[in-house]
Amino acid sequence: MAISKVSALGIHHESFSFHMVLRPVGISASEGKSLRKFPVISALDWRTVVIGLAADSGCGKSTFMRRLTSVFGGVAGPPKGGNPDSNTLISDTTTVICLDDYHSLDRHGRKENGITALDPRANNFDLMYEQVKSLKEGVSVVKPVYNHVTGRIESPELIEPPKILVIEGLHPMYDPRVRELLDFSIYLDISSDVKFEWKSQVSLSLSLPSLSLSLSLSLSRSLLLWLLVWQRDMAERGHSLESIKASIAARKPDFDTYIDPQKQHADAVIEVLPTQLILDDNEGKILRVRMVMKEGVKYFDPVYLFDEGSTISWIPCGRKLTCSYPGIKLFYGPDTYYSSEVSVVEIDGEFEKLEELIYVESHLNNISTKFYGEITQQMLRHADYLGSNNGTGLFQTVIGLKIRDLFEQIQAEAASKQAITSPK
Ligand SMILES: Nc1ncnc2c1ncn2[C@@H]1O[C@H](COP(=O)(O)OP(=O)(O)OP(=O)(O)O)[C@@H](O)[C@H]1O
Ligand SMILES: O=C(CO)[C@H](O)[C@H](O)COP(=O)(O)O
Repeated sequence: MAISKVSALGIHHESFSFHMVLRPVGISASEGKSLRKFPVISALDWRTVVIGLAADSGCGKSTFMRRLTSVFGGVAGPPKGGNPDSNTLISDTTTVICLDDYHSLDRHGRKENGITALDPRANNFDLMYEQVKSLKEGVSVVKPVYNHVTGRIESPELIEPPKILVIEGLHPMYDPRVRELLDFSIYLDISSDVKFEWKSQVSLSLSLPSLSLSLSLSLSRSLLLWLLVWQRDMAERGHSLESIKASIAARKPDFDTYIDPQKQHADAVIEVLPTQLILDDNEGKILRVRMVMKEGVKYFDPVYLFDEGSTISWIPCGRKLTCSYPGIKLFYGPDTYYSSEVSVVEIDGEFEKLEELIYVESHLNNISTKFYGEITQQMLRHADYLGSNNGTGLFQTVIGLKIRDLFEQIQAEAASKQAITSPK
């Protein structure tokens, strides 16, 4: 057992294979005495890998997380016996923390100060940094919970160090200290046209009661709660759809100032744009999806199509891939993104028959699958998830596989270091 330092925050360790009862970060020593009600951490035989997923609300993070969890098998759910309004999702391998829990100003406080949740002043980055760092070092934390129903910060919950910690939300790459802790980062970049189309679809369907139930099943909890508040506003104050559109637009200045710039720091960006297959299309129904992958990122080899480093435009429609109007087109090539060298794989259009995706998969390389057709199998398994017939679902699945690969490489490296430092 190797203990590197004892701090006021808890006991940190440098070895990843020891057994010790630790006091979670975020609670005082006296509170720690009543810790018996919390489970206790012991025997970490992995090194927690930290992934950042940044996006505006309602941009597909929940669907992405469901695909990621599925790559590792098992089902994700809220912490057992914890706060019923928890935003956390835990599975055997992954724990997904929603960064809304680090709002330092509740809804009332933000209103009083005239600032939005996107404004860094409404968020506690010191606590976010301290807790993500602790989890990465194998120390449990007691994290606040932001309740999207009441708009208040509520009684905290215990989070134990998982194998893979995903921090998702508005600001995972905003604070340089938190950014430094990320082993891999992703930004979901939904163009304004598409974002607007997605939000209006949701709003429209909620005004049609027969569609509400089926839709609500595919919505993330926070989006659903936001919509319920919105519905209440509609009923109580007679807000029009136009005013809701205006309230979405009101977020834009802070989005442009604080959220969007984070994409320059991301290791992978999934861009979702209107199709170019239909002239002047700005409906945002058929999507052109680009996976922008930084070169030179440790443990991450960018995906390529056919021939690494070349520039390729491919229309696979024909004998092996059924396409209906407006068809489907792939692109692969090098590019520059915020002065970084990147590779881009792009898919414009929709898959007609999901099982034929195997044809496209077989021409993609560096996809980190464990067997032939694994991507197609995942996509078929979750055919009912949003974006399964286009590049959004495909690239989310690919990134899920790349995260699994990154996790395995990091564990293998940690294990070999461990073997060197403590030989038998
Ligand atoms: N791939 C997709 N294709 C089409 N629509 C999508 C897709 N992903 C998300 N959407 C739209 O965006 C909405 C929100 O999706 P989701 O709940 O996954 O987002 P979220 O970022 O987790 O939201 P929140 O931040 O509110 O928790 C969906 O109900 C749907 O209307
Ligand atoms: O941008 C958001 C992230 O999901 C929310 O608007 C933010 O968390 C504030 O939540 P609420 O509107 O429920 O008070």
